[in-house]
Amino acid sequence: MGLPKIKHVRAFTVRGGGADYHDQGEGHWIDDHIATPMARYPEYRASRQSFGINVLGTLVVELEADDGTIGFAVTTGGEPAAFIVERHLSRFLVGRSPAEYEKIWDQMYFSTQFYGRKGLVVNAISGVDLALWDLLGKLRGEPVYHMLGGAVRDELQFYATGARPDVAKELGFIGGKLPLHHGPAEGLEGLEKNIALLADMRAKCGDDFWLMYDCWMSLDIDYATRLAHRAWDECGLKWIEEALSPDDYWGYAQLKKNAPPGLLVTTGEHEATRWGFRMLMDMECCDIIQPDVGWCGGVTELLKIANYADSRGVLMIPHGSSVYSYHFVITRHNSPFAEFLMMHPGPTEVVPMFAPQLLGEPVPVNGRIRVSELDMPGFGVELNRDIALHRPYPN
Ligand SMILES: C[C@H](O)[C@H](O)CC(=O)C(=O)O
Ligand SMILES: [Mg+2]
Repeated sequence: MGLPKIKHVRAFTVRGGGADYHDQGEGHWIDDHIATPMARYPEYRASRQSFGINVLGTLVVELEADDGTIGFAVTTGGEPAAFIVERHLSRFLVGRSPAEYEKIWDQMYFSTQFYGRKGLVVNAISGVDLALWDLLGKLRGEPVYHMLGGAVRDELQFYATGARPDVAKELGFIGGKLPLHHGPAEGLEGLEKNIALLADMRAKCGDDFWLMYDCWMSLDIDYATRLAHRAWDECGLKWIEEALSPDDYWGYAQLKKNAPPGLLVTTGEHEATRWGFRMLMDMECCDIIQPDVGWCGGVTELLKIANYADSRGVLMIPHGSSVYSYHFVITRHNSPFAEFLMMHPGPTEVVPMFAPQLLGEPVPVNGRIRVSELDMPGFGVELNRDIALHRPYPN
């Protein structure tokens, strides 16, 4: 049963939002004095762009089959990831069928293991893997979620990440995840400000709306424990996210023990592969894992991560990643809801998460997306060719 073979592999970079959602203009909530591990240096405290959070930009991977069908995907990784795709990974793709995704993944991962394993290299592998699934779906005329076993429910339900959970509530989301603004370097005063903001949102949103804090790797155990207890006792926080460095599995295991019963500890958006997530789960680091399908190894790897989580009774709520996670979440009972990153600068409106890079990207209405909106071949989106695509390493 011969599917067309991959003939061309192209890797582009793009600036200005999209998959590199931190690459936004001035005044955006996502760069407004957010707590980070770099906040210990006062000069890098006010803005994440000041230390280079948007230095990479978006990577676009495009795979063209010999019948002219094109599959593509976007993720973070920019120019260095484009180099890896065109100069290293393309050898495992040209002349192969996209149906061989399992073997291709294995070859991409183990051929780069001597300089890869996590981070940028796995972002590049993820981008290729997502483009393979998109191409396969387009060649077979099937949405990715069909190829993953089909939907287990009729719609996706979302919580919103952004600075305005009160607006998210009005827009129909089931919860709002706020960025934490102050870390340990800003002392007790910063801690009080963190609690005050959460208390204000609790007053605005009422008791039943989920409120979460995203700490973006910025805390130590002592601070995270204090924040968790106060935020739970005083404001009914639902979860504390990515409180510590992703390398500190021991710290997460301790934090999970220290956290008040009922408050969920979540992490994993900067973790990668089945082996990284196995560490998080075997060491009982968290209640919810949050892999980003564009960073953790793609759909092929997320299947392994999700199955392991399911067998251990751990929830998997993927980080952001737009259509790439929607097609996965809809097929999984242990992913009962999904994240929607509010990319409007306010954020006071729902706009497509990866705008302006994808055409046809669905957005939640009343906090939901119907499964019928995913009923298009592949991931159901097209690349916006009106944006400035740059191909730095043509083969
Ligand atoms: C809001 C967070 O600091 C970050 O920009 C996004 C994130 O970690 C998440 O969506 O989760
Ligand atoms: Mg997060």
